[in-house]
Amino acid sequence: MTRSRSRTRRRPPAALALPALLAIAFLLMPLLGILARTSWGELGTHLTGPDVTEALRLSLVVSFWALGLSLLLGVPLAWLLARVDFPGKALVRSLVLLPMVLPPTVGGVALLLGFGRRGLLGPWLEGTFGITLPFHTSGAVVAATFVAMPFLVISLEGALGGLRPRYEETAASLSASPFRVFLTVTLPMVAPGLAAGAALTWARALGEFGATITFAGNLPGATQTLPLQVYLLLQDSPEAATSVSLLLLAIAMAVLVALRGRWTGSASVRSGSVRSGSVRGTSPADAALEEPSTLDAGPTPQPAENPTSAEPGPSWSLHAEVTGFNELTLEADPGITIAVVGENGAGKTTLLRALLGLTPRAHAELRLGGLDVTALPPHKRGVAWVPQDGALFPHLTALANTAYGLRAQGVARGEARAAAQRWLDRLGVGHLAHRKPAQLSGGQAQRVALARALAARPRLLLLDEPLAALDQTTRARVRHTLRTHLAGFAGVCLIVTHDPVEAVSLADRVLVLDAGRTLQDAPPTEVTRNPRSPWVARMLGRNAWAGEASGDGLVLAGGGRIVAAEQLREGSRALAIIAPESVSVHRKRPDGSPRNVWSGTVREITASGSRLRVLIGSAESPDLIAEVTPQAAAELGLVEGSAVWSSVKATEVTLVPL
Ligand SMILES: Nc1ncnc2c1ncn2[C@@H]1O[C@H](COP(=O)(O)OP(=O)(O)OP(=O)(O)O)[C@@H](O)[C@H]1O
Repeated sequence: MTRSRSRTRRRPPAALALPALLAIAFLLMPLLGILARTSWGELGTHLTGPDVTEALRLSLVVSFWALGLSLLLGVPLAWLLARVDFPGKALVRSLVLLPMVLPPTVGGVALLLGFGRRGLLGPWLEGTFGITLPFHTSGAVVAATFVAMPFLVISLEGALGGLRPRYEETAASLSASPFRVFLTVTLPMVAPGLAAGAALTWARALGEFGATITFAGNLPGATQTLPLQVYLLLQDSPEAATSVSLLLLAIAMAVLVALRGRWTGSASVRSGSVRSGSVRGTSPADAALEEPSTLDAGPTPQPAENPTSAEPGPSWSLHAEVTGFNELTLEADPGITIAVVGENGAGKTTLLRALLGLTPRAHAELRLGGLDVTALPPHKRGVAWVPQDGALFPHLTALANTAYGLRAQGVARGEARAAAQRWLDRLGVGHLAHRKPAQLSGGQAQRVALARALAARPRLLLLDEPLAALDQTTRARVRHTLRTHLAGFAGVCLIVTHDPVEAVSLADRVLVLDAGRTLQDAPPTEVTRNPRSPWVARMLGRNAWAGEASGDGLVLAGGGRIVAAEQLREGSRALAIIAPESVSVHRKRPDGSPRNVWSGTVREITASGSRLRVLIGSAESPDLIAEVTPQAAAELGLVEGSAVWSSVKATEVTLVPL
């Protein structure tokens, strides 16, 4: 209410409103002309004459055939233009656009020269199939298709361009073949764009005149469609021409008004998302999932796994040699979870995409268990991917989403849905099985996405920041669920994360990437104790200062020095790691044993669980994080800007050679 009121209250600038109103008047005037000049009394007589009804029948036949042909040929063409890079693509796109800008009569001449009796293909068509297009209804269909199909291709290509490839890639990672992905994910998701394109195409075919009369002629009962009839009537009976024009106008308007929701591109998704009662298998998209599994070419079907079964299934180790942007070898036994961490741009996503076979930027020689999947396309690898936002298919219920992988592998519908329901139950979202993704919270959607990936029985599981979108409380809960379910997974799981808690608590190993290469690959305890880069140390909440070994410690890269109990070879590069809880904070310079004492200023105080983290800036050392109890902070009277002394015992400094 409030929004619509504020919308109506805002006055548009006159410089825009005036020409816009003029444009509306300009478009409206001819329509008003038809309405004003229609002889309403004779309308019935004009429209029921045999010539007019015959022309109307022909128009409908021709325009629907043209629409059908445009869908049959134009949908694949739009997909090709939107999804495949090939030489001469710009030229093909220009070719598609050409009939839109070509005068229709020129189009007709071109059709004659291409498909006419003396055209390039005409004699062959006549000789082989006995088809003569000119003066035949099929010629009118060809002419209408020629001028109308571009509308479908262009609007569908636009819709496909707006669809994030993540959904299609996820579907492929769930074993769906490219054709199945197209039918069950791409098409339903671009349905509004397709409907809009189809409406335009049909309307254009219905109104086609120039190319038809030039190519197919004006033969009553064969090629004389309504627009041609209007042209004839205009010379002999202008009133009848007006009535027929009104009829064409009414038909076109009716179609456009009926489809108006689709023009916004959101109608179907919107209606899908608010309908809570979208029941098992009743939505058209759900039905599309029940297509025969001949569409599939995924991994060999096995009986749908019962997630509660204690019987051991096959297990899959991982051996990957990655080249390209990433240069690394990765080995892991079944059941191992590896956290992949690294700075922005370190190559985490590229590594996952290489394992999926989805990027030309890196190539993975990939062996899962005893199976070399290197040469297999993404949908045959058995590598399931859960992207950051889950990428649940918005047109499918949680149940249909979860059953997607099994259906793609050819598992029977009932069996797939039963297994999907068990997975959803197991992840605590079974009661939401019939909801669409838009009706799920972030945490629920993440669980469904995980259920969907696990239900597809992958040999390798890739999770891209699975908890990033969740708030802290939900994150802790979902992390717990995730840990429980990963424990039962019989393959290797890679989790990309920026969250140290996630890395340490979920993973058996932490793989630290730097510029696409392995900087460290070790258990969390080892990485926490001896992080091999300042970035990892800081990510794990440690202070990390880089420097060069000299005497009893390190000469720091940014100036200053730190004393450590352990010694390294003089001149070697190393990191000095200091746990925040090992840093003491004082208001006066401390006496006694600590060898490392710096003066500084409190820059920031933040809460970290039940303790406080104090960031201390100093002219004598790099920034230092200290962890203190709230009670100690209160006793010291710490506030931002307080002048303090910080100290660290030499025995609390760990030196990690670089
Ligand atoms: N399609 C692409 N074409 C060219 N360079 C790319 C492409 N995608 C990524 N890159 C580059 O490759 C490098 C690795 O990118 P990647 O997305 O794998 O990093 P990341 O570790 O996942 O980063 P983030 O933490 O920001 O997600 C970056 O330098 C990035 O700019």
